[in-house]
Amino acid sequence: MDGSTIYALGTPAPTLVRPGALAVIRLSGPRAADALVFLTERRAFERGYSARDPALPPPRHMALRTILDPVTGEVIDRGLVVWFEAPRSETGESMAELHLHGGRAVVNGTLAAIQKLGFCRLAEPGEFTRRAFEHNKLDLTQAEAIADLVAAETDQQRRQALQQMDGALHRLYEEWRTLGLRALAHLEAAIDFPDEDLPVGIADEVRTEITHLRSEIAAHLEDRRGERLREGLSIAIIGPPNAGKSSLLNLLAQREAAIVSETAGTTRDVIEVHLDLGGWPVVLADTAGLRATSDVIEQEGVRRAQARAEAADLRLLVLDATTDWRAEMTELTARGTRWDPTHDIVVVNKVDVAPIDAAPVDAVDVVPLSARSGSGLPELLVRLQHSAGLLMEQGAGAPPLTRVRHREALIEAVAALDRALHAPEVALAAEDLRLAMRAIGRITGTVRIDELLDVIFRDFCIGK
Ligand SMILES: Nc1nc2c(ncn2[C@@H]2O[C@H](COP(=O)(O)OP(=O)(O)OP(=O)(O)O)[C@@H](O)[C@H]2O)c(=O)[nH]1
Ligand SMILES: [K+]
Ligand SMILES: [Mg+2]
Repeated sequence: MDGSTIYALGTPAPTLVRPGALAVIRLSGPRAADALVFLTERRAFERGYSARDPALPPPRHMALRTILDPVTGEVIDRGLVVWFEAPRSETGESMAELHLHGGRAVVNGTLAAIQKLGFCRLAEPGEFTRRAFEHNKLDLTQAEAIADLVAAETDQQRRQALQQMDGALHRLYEEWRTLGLRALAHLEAAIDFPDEDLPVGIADEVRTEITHLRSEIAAHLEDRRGERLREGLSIAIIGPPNAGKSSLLNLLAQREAAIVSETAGTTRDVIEVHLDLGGWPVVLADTAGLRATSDVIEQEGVRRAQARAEAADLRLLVLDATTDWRAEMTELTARGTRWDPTHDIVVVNKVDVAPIDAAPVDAVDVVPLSARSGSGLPELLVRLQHSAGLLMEQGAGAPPLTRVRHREALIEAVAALDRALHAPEVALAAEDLRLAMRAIGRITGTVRIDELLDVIFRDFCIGK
């Protein structure tokens, strides 16, 4: 990190067709206060200092100011400004904010005025958050949570991001590191003072500590809810050709996302739509009808359908009420290796032309539906939300794992702990335990790896 003063527009860039009502420009760095004075006090820039007392508003208080071109003195806008004195700011540095009118000329004029000061540069993506990390305002899991909060599309995603931003994962991972470091200290004592009168059975005690830590991490790895919530619950619509799978996808998406036709074998590719299902983010996939066929392209479609059905978190089996759907259902649910009656759902479609008796079949509930008229849709949505809840709802317990990056580090940690538990010598066990702690430290950033930081912060938008 250099000692420069950075600036960026924090709100979306206004365009001709979409100007904003307001725009916020932020500055962070040692000269943020100078910049604010020079942009708001006439002739201060040419003098090189402020003549007014106080030229700066009191820290953390909004003040109405005229925004000026520091060189020509031309008025650019009138807006609210705030100054944050280091270290009491988001980045931990001196910061200034300009709350402007949101038109293009105002925003571009102000950005150009800041550039004219000659001591500020445009921020890189994520640079504000990175500076906050460098000044220990947050750890990496919290920085990632900010990106998640900005990207959150549903209420449940927002809640999870907020919990992580509050440090729920940070605390959990730091607690594990503390446990591991304590065990390591015990091991190192055994190495350094092998013949001193250490309590007998210390090896067993350390073994118990490591085993406990390992099982906590393993349980955390088992829990997929956090990742599902970040990425969206994957639901696959599957079933025989012409059952109305694409019609159902379109009904749920409320648009003609997939082609519907009376020709069996219409859908070949997997077609995805993103939905908000009562707060749960969902990726709903329409797939090719499952049947034996000699058409090679359709065969590929069926292969993709089966792969998606296998990989999905939840399956929605759509059957055609005008056919022998009971036999079809028994066959498909028995054949499907991943059919799980606790959350997978059977829909019997086209009940507008062939009403059915909705009693459970072989103890499996079926949902009667007409994708054409929409009857049965409210019941299906209730079932879907219930299933999504079962798969994603978070208990009151530990916060869930949310990212592949964390998962990979924790898998590495568990492998190292396993090696430590089976190490033939105390010194080797200590080395593996150290590796496990480094892997966990990488998640929070306690163990710094600069290339990793570059990758994490690059994904942010400019101005964050
Ligand atoms: N009467 C009636 N017809 C329906 C209903 N839903 C779909 N259809 C008709 O059934 C035919 C097949 O619908 P699709 O949605 O293309 O069925 P699909 O399961 O996606 O078919 P494939 O992609 O070929 O496997 C079309 O002619 C639809 O208009 C319904 O609820 N009632
Ligand atoms: K069809
Ligand atoms: Mg289709």
